[in-house]
Amino acid sequence: MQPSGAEVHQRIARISAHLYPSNPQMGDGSILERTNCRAKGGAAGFKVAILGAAGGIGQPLAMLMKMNPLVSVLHLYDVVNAPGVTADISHMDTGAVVRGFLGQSELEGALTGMDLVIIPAGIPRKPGMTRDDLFKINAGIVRTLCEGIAKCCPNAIVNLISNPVNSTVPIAAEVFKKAGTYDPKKLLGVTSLDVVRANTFVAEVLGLDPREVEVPVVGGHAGVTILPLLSQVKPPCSFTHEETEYLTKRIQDGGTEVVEVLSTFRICRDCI
Ligand SMILES: NC(=O)c1ccc[n+]([C@@H]2O[C@H](COP(=O)([O-])OP(=O)(O)OC[C@H]3O[C@@H](n4cnc5c(N)ncnc54)[C@H](O)[C@@H]3O)[C@@H](O)[C@H]2O)c1
Ligand SMILES: O=C(O)C[C@H](O)C(=O)O
Repeated sequence: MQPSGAEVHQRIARISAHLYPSNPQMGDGSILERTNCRAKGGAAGFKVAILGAAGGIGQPLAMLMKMNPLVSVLHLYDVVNAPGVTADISHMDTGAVVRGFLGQSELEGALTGMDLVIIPAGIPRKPGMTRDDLFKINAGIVRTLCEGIAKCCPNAIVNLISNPVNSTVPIAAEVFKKAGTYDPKKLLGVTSLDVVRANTFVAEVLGLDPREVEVPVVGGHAGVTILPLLSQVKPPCSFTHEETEYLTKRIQDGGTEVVEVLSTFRICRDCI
């Protein structure tokens, strides 16, 4: 049986909705209810928003989330380029339904109903900067985004990537305390990069596969606040004084190592 005109219209609206986030058909009580937004396998999954989705971290993160079978809905929010990134990511043949949201006026739409909000929004360092140099700008961005979370998805888990993580997490905590929505178990700063680096660099020194090495790292995510516990490495091992010095410094300065090279690459690319 041929679908009716109304059904066809409904299908087209649904397929293209991610490209037009302000489309009134995406509002509450419309054709595109949240309950329709399921992984195509049918099971309801996590509803995830990425704030800052068009950036250097946001784009690959959006791809990884779209590949994750536990994610059923993926909202991509940014103040620039959100529609383009959304169109690109939405072409992936995985289950999650992808929608884009552009600019402050669409923040509430991006956040409503989310289970997990991941925040890489804000400026990154340039060579010579510390993460603390980002504070002035990123603190304001994180505060505004967290006010939106407290209002629109107060029970969501919040993963903060924006630097300086040592400071953006306490800012988020204060916003949530003020709103009466603070749950310390649901607010996390992303510092796993320090563990990844520690595993890699220690494996290099030991001549092992990094997948076989586990280095606990405690503290914060900036310079000397990053504390690799080299006495607790698995498999058990020992290091010379020189190796300990080298590894501690390399792990603590891992971000700076990348920022220097990335920036050189960006300058070279811009010159071409
Ligand atoms: N915690 C970590 O392990 C870790 C790792 C890498 C980067 N970072 C941090 O993540 C942040 C982003 O890095 P990047 O390389 O993706 O930078 P980027 O400049 O490539 O991307 C940042 C994105 O944030 C967007 N943005 C700016 N203001 C916004 C706002 N008010 N609302 C929503 N989006 C906004 C920008 O438009 C841009 O698309 C930086 O602060 C960086 O230091 C943290
Ligand atoms: O170092 C940075 O500025 C980015 C990030 O925190 C990192 O560790 O790579």
